[in-house]
Amino acid sequence: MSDTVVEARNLDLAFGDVAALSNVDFTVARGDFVSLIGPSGCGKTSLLRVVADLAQPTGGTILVNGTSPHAARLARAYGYVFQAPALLPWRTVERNVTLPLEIIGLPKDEQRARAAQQLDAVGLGAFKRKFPWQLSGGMQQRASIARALSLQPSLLLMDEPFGALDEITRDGLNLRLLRLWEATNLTVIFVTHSIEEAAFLSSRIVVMSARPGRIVEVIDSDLPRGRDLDIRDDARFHALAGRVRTALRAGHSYA
Ligand SMILES: Nc1ncnc2c1ncn2[C@@H]1O[C@H](COP(=O)(O)OP(=O)(O)OP(=O)(O)O)[C@@H](O)[C@H]1O
Repeated sequence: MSDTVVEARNLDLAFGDVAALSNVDFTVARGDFVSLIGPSGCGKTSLLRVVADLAQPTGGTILVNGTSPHAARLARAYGYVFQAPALLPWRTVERNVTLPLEIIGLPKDEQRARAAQQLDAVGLGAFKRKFPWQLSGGMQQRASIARALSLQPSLLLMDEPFGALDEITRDGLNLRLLRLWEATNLTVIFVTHSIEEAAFLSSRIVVMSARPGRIVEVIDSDLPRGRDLDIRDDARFHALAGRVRTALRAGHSYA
């Protein structure tokens, strides 16, 4: 597999008169944790949806794993985590996670083994027989991450997965996600509104601005791997968050 997971050139996406994306160049290397950050309506979700083959660009080119987004989708190259957990209330947590595996016709014992592995990875092993409504919001979102990972994708697309959660729960999930990423070869593209979240999680931060949606700056993180939440008190963290804030402000005044 090549080292480039996503390669977009001069990408445009228009909805009638609205330019959701304009002339976007976007590259994601294998193993990166890339956050997309920007004001509401700047096209973060649109860019994620183009990668996922859920929206078709009106201009430019994009390759995912060296193929079209459509071919990558058919090859189940990515898992997608939405802002809301979107679990089926009548299925247990385990059977929500096995759903994609049922759809591809995996044998039952393999389905259960994979679900157990992914639920353990998100710390929900003991809750597999519960129903979604018996879990907290944070636990539900962990279950939806386990479901997205059940097909063992190399790419995880996350659209503000923790945006609706309280700050303490979000901190815990951020740490868990970071550890998961560090322990695997996953490439992650993560949409967020939060400067802190982007600075804590990412190896690279893509700052976007609105109308038309475009990339203002790409910032590489120099924070060490294996970092803890305490890194947020570190001068390097403040410097990184400051760079993101400055880029967001520059993008805003441009509009
Ligand atoms: N299906 C659609 N039809 C028409 N306009 C759309 C559609 N999807 C998105 N847009 C417009 O495209 C622009 C970018 O939207 P997008 O949802 O990608 O932004 P975003 O940065 O993810 O916003 P938010 O942070 O609020 O989720 C917005 O102006 C939005 O109104």
